[in-house]
Amino acid sequence: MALGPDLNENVARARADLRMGVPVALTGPEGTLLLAAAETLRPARLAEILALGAVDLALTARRAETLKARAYDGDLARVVVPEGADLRWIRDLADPANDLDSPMKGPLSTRRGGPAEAHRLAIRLCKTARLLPAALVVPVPARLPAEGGLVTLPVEALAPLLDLLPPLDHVVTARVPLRAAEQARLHIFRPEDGSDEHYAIEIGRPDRAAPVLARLHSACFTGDLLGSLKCDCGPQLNAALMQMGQEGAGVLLYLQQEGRGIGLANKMRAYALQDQGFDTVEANHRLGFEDDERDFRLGAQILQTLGFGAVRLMTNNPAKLAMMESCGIAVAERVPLKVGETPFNARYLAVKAEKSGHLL
Ligand SMILES: Nc1nc2c(ncn2[C@@H]2O[C@H](COP(=O)(O)OP(=O)(O)OP(=O)(O)O)[C@@H](O)[C@H]2O)c(=O)[nH]1
Ligand SMILES: [Zn+2]
Repeated sequence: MALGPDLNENVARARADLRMGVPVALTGPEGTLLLAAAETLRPARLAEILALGAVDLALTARRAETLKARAYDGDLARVVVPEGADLRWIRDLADPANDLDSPMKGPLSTRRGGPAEAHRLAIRLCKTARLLPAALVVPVPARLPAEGGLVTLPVEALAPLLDLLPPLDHVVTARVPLRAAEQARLHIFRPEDGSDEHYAIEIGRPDRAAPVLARLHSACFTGDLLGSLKCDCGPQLNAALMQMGQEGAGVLLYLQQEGRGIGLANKMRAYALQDQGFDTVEANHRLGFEDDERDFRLGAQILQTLGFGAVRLMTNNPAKLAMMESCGIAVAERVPLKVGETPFNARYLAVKAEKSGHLL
């Protein structure tokens, strides 16, 4: 076995580097390109990148729409970074925090034609690093010496890898008596791509041959831990465990998909935009994200690993039902979970029903 990192491990390194502000190299048919996350870029690195040649800022079509920039590549736009652009200019395009104070950022020139695959991968890497989906991309001239120690990823192998769910290791299981159920065990699952661990809380000893009462709960630091009134997550978490405790059996997956998969920092950016008057879906779009960036295949994978093939799913979200079925987990019943409505989250819940199809 080779001692050095394989592609999966190099992707994990790339993610960590982008979070630190270190560029990553992509190699492909078009030569080598450097990419760097707009959010974590520092001035000295920006100067080095600008010195390399024609730099693009890759943005999602969602973000481009707010900026009135033409997205010629479907889901993304390649904005030409003008000579003399500084970090402030780049950050303002990436981050909508100051959109209302300085609405006119353009006119922005965007590229049309030519390859955009590296730009697309740059955005995907930023998203998986839980950063703003905005990256500088610049071709590296052939005459440059080897990119001193930068993680290098092959374009062609990267896209299919990012489509796959990483294998999950079932690390450990231990008993944790809960207020809701004394007979409870916590399972820890660790993805092999270095991303966050996910948890399963098994209540009692559910019969693997029958549909299990189940909940796929996405992490919500503000709701689950702080008791935030802006969402219904904390009450849903407690109600689900209580019902499993009362029935004596169930499984709750606690998935590290904070902020519908955009991470806590971006969720707080979305909250700041909501303070400016945008709703939960509009805020995600202004940041450059889709309404929901979660991958529910993960939940199906954990259920299957634990030996469950059918569920009575506690949810109001039709996307969760559809994804379970398409991943081979039979949904025998939907169990509604309507708790925790407050004056602070009534609008949020109404928007989820109107725009995301949540069942009432
Ligand atoms: N981006 C974003 N995420 C939010 C916001 N409010 C809550 N969240 C996140 O949304 C997720 C809520 O997840 P779930 O409880 O699974 O909710 P759901 O998709 O509505 O489905 P059910 O609760 O099963 O009906 C958590 O990850 C929260 O952190 C918000 O305004 N913006
Ligand atoms: Zn929440």
